[in-house]
Amino acid sequence: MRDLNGGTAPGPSPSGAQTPHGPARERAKGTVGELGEFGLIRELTSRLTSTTAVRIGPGDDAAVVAAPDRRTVATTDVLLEGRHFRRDWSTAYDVGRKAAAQNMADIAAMGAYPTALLLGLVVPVDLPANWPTEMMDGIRDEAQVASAAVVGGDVVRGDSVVLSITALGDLRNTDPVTRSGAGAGDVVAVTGWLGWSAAGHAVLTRGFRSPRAFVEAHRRPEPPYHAGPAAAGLGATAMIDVSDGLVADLGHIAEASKVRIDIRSADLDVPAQMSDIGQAVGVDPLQWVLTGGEDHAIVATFPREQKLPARWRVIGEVLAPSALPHVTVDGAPWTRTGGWDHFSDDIDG
Ligand SMILES: Nc1ncnc2c1ncn2[C@@H]1O[C@H](COP(=O)(O)OP(=O)(O)OP(=O)(O)O)[C@@H](O)[C@H]1O
Ligand SMILES: Cc1ncc(C[n+]2csc(CCOP(=O)(O)O)c2C)c(N)n1
Ligand SMILES: [Mg+2]
Ligand SMILES: [Mg+2]
Ligand SMILES: [Mg+2]
Repeated sequence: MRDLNGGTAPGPSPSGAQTPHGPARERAKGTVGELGEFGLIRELTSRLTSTTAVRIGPGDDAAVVAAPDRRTVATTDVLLEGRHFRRDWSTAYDVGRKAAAQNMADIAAMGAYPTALLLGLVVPVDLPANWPTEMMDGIRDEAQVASAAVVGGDVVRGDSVVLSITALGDLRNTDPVTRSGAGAGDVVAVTGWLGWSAAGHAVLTRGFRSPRAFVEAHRRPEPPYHAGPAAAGLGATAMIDVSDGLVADLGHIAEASKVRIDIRSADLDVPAQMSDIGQAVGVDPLQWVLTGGEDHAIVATFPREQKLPARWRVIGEVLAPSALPHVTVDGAPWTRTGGWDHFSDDIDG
């Protein structure tokens, strides 16, 4: 039975100071523990900027965001220290940029414009307080790239750093582009980077910090947000952002659309510097381009007759389903892993 009068009152502690959960302990200087939950929330929210879509922002029980389209696009992605990022590889600011980017890429991949982000944050009590504040600066700045804003969140103490971001978006009166609309005869086209993050990851894993362009691509992806709604306007029949790997993510389109997709490897861009890294570490760089995730390129299928702007590269075609796997490369089954799977032992990570 609940005691509506408050139950048994806690007795005085020998040390004197009392919190609702027991005696106050000394917290290391400059840590989130020293700030406390509401001190941390104040530090985080004080750094945010707003947009005209935000009618009520952080500080109340929930935020209110304008949704001119009257449909809301919603997505969420979790980032866990050690699995998605390492604090000795990436700055807090970079982790914030990446977390916001990967969520807003999902909004763009529906053909929508990101409007608002919510941040669920788990941090250890001894984490230096400047880590979450710099991370928040990164989330805020990346949100600004896409004209979105952080409108709320939550902070909880835990054993490692976890960021759980929810992104909202607006379709602005276009139809969403799903994974299921590709038809035989369509072409497959991509815009953005492929394989750069994976090459950067390979470099970092081996203890190096250069070539910088690839390491930076791993730390801070640059999804082509504008390309999502642009593709919708160009009549894209299916679309996805490349988070896990091109083969794996095109597999989601092929499966949902009940078609086969063939990728032409000769039409994929393998920069000379990526080949140099591949040679140095003994990896075929085409594998990074075909199966590396986290660049958040946008890949879409279009009717063959649709003329595409220069920044889109046609890399394959949609075919009727056959006995072959959903995704083939140069007409042949891709026998290795197609990309990242959190529950597979087949990947280094
Ligand atoms: N725990 C879950 N509960 C409900 N739906 C889920 C859950 N996990 C994934 N989904 C849904 O399954 C679909 C595929 O999820 P997935 O995470 O692979 O997509 P994604 O976010 O585009 O990719 P990535 O996580 O690699 O960025 C999405 O629609 C997602 O919302
Ligand atoms: C420390 C460290 N080890 C490995 C990787 C590689 N990695 C992690 S998750 C993922 C796919 C996308 O994740 P999700 O599907 O959850 O969006 C990839 C390619 C990394 N970024 N950091
Ligand atoms: Mg996801
Ligand atoms: Mg996605
Ligand atoms: Mg994934």
